[in-house]
Amino acid sequence: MPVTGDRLVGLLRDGLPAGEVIGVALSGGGDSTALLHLCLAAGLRVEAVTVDHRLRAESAAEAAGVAAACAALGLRHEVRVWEHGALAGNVMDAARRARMALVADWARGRGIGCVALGHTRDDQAETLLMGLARSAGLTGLSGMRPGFALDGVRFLRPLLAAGRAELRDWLRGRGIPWVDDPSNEDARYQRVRARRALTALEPLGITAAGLATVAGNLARAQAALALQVRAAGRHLREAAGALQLGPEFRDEPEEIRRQLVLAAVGWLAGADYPPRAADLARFLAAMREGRDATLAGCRHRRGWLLREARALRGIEGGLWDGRWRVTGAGEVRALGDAGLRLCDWRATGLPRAVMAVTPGLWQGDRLLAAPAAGFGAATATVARPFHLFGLSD
Ligand SMILES: Nc1ncnc2c1ncn2[C@@H]1O[C@H](COP(=O)(O)OP(=O)(O)OP(=O)(O)O)[C@@H](O)[C@H]1O
Repeated sequence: MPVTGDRLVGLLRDGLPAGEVIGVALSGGGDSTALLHLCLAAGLRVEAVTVDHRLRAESAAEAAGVAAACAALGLRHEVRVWEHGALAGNVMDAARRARMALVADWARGRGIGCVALGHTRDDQAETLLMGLARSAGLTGLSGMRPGFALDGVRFLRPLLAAGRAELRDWLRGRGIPWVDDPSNEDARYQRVRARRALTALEPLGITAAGLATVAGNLARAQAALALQVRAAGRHLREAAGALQLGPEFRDEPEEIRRQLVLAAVGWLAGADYPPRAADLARFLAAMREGRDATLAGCRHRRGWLLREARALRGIEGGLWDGRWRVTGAGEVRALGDAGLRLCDWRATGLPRAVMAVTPGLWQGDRLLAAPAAGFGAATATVARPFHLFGLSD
């Protein structure tokens, strides 16, 4: 069904909370310019932010142009600059992460709880194609979520049911200009190639709208599966920051075991990216056969999933290894073999390997406390228990 102007405005009314100021992430491109003007047409109160990525010579002038357009509308607008040195690796991914952090920081500073992004069903279709290209599983093929939280800010995508062309038609009909980012035509980027492939798929009846529907179907299937994964989480018993696999674990369907282990690895190691599918498959096979194996800073050993000793980090953001809240005097380091020799860890009934990667409080070579072993005056708890971690979506 074509999306008419009224329906577009309706998407905004349905998709964004009324009665609070909405932050609009405004690149100045067609999608987010339409987002801004549709918000205004829907009677929402908005402020806007533009991130200048400093990746192209013209970016500062373009951001200034967006600022001028907002000023002409009487809207409060800010430009946030991504300060970076020389970049290597996946620049687009780094830019996206930096952008989201800058936008979230802006929103918090302005007391704005909800920020709208201009993703459309075309973005959704391209995301699905890109997932196919990396042979993704259900989660990777479920498309972008309509909303998510980051750094205490709620991000919403109210235009996921709208087409890019329809948004541009709506803008043209009102004489509202926008600026196309030249990198949207740069075939070095996979997203641009995915967009072009969509045109090639049309004779087969595969359209952006159809693919967005498929992504929605898969997202519903994944949401149902997530409930099963969460329920199966009871087969993993948390103790001393590790997880013991109950005997029922091996009877769970393969996909449920796979998603549970993925969640367990995320909880143990807190990595930004999930492990590669082939590495995860190898790890799962080892678990099934009862063999020791490692994956992304984690380890399987005799029916336990635990942190790999050599992957342990120091204190970050107040937490040891990114997840332990430790109180007490002394330097926090893993117990390791040396620490185990200095306390009575056997009384815990837990395996030696599990206890070795729990925190100890040290003064030089002197062990002051080993909280997980009940030795000394200190406490250590994992900040977020496993049953609350990553199993809900
Ligand atoms: N430089 C930026 N500053 C602020 N928000 C941005 C910026 N770039 C992207 N966004 C936000 O993220 C959304 C998706 O980004 P993406 O790069 O996929 O944009 P796009 O599809 O080119 O959209 P647009 O046509 O609005 O640029 C945009 O619609 C916008 O809300």
